[in-house]
Amino acid sequence: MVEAPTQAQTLLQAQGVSRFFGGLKAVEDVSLTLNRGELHAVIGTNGAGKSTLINLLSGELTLSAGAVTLAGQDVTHWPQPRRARAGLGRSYQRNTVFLEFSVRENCRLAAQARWQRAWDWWTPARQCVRSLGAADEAMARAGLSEHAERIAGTLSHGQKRQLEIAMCLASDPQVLLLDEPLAGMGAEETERMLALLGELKAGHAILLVEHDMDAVFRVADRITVMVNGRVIASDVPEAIRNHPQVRLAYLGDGH
Ligand SMILES: Nc1ncnc2c1ncn2[C@@H]1O[C@H](COP(=O)(O)OP(=O)(O)OP(=O)(O)O)[C@@H](O)[C@H]1O
Repeated sequence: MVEAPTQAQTLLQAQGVSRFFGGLKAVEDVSLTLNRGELHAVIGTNGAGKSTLINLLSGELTLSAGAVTLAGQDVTHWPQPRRARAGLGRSYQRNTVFLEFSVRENCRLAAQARWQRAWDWWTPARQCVRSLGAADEAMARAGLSEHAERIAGTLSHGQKRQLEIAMCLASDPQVLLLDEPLAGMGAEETERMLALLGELKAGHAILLVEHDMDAVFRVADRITVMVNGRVIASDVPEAIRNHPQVRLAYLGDGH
């Protein structure tokens, strides 16, 4: 399923992306486009291939077939760090925060991955002004400035997920691949995260993998539905809500 080109600025494009684990087709022939200013959600039942798809786009897994372009450049064979430096940021399902470090230190470490020069290993990290600036800006964007000096382990679950987004932002990405950022959140934390995603959308292309359907239908501009590794539908939320195959395979009656 190849999408028609749009006027919007396309930042990431997957074409016929597949990943096989032995005989298991975890992701098969998936094509999707991420445009700046849009939030594109990917939904599907457990094991549908959503996390594998994110790993293929981020470069953590190699493709069995297909191609990925980032801002028009073919990055299919680029490893994850190179894609990250080119503007592709991601968050993980599992918590990747260093719990014994402060919020600012976590963000600075994330920023360093992009801003500190690899050969400049003798420069103390504290002196890396650019990393510190990027860390402070990321904390501000994620609404965490007032918690900058707090030890990450003392944050609430929702704040830790916010910190993960801040760490992602610290590397100054154009594209954000977010794997279940709402998992385990209460109602208030969910609202805060949805507001943050709404703000981030303006300057980024966002891919959101999420099980919270109410949240997805509220924030997504486009929804792609996966079943058994394949895309069965990709459209605007209203069309997905009324799509017979999606209702049958995933949403169930009465949604
Ligand atoms: N490294 C791997 N080796 C073998 N099989 C894998 C590997 N990673 C994922 N799979 C399989 O690929 C399929 C898709 O898994 P994936 O984690 O991408 O699904 P998902 O849609 O993200 O599920 P969930 O919503 O539960 O996170 C599953 O059957 C899974 O068991």
